[in-house]
Amino acid sequence: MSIVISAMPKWRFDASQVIVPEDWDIRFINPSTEKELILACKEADYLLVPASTPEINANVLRNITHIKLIQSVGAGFDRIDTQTAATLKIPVANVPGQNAKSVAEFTIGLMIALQRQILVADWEIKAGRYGEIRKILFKQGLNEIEDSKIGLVGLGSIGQHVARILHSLGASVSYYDGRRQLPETEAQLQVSYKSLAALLADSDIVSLHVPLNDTTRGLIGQRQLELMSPGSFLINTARGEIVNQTALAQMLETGRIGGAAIDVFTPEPPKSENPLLNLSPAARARLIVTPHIAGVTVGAMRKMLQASLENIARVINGQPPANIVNR
Ligand SMILES: NC(=O)C1=CN([C@@H]2O[C@H](COP(=O)(O)OP(=O)(O)OC[C@H]3O[C@@H](n4cnc5c(N)ncnc54)[C@H](OP(=O)(O)O)[C@@H]3O)[C@@H](O)[C@H]2O)C=CC1
Ligand SMILES: O=C(O)C(=O)CO
Repeated sequence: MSIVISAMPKWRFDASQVIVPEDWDIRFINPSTEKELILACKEADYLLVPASTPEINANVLRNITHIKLIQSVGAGFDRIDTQTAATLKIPVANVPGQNAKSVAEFTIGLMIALQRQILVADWEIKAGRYGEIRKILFKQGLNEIEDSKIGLVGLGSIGQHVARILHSLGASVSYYDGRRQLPETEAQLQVSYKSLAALLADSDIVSLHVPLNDTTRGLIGQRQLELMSPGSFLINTARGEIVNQTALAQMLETGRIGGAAIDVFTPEPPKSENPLLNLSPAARARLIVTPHIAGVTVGAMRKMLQASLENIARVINGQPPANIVNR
């Protein structure tokens, strides 16, 4: 009998969609403290965690060194102290790329919603201002994606899918991918490399697709927001900590940033005092917020869960796990 502790809640674990071996004992937990998490792991061999919570810090790891695999059911693994896990020889794995198409589609939806003011139109009509908003939007001069310059920060699984869809829509796409240029991918996707500063200054829409790590925490701060083209849009479906929320709120207030779509917050769920949730009505109309659902589709959830369970099965069967992120 293999005991798997799932911090992935039962309501997100659709057993009818995946194959779970009969001799596995999957125990669902919803720990509110480190102590609870450690205690729950005492008898377990494997730990299954969603990509965004709970935090698996050094203290937790030191108390669960018997765990044979920590499996993130997602692309991200930033809530896990992977370095300490490596020192303690606890492998951590993710399921890369499985929700990339879902995030990419959602991102394109946000791009069009921001550029065409879809949510603003919806609010105004429901508030009885059909004629007024129709006139305003006619006069505003809304753009097609084809006429837009789009900057992607991060050209991994998600960034590449976004670029592929944008190419079919005729957009002009540039990217910044940190340490390196990707000549083959550039040719395939017809995207051009820019420095971060140039990308921010030249894009009508900037969309973030980098993992949260030491190089990306605070990557889009006050200075970078000021570099963005006046009236341009920012989309963050990556992680909240990559963007300075206070600076973004200020830029939305002044209208210097034309609009933003935010799927991820610091922390999650956001606190009531979060500056992005306390904007003036005018600035609020420039902001679309969603509850970390860019990757949430039935297909993506099924693929991520299945790949995660298969990875645990590999270890049970004496094979090394796939997609280890902390060698
Ligand atoms: N909102 C949601 O529901 C979801 C959010 N996400 C978030 O999106 C992130 C990206 O996912 P995915 O595309 O699958 O991940 P990938 O690892 O495939 O791609 C990330 C890319 O970002 C690059 N990168 C790393 N550091 C930097 C940097 N400092 N500056 C610029 N580029 C950098 C990586 O380069 P290199 O390979 O060289 O490190 C890589 O090309 C996830 O880590 C997760 O946080 C993911 C899924 C769902
Ligand atoms: O896969 C990820 O990293 C996610 O954030 C899914 O919610």
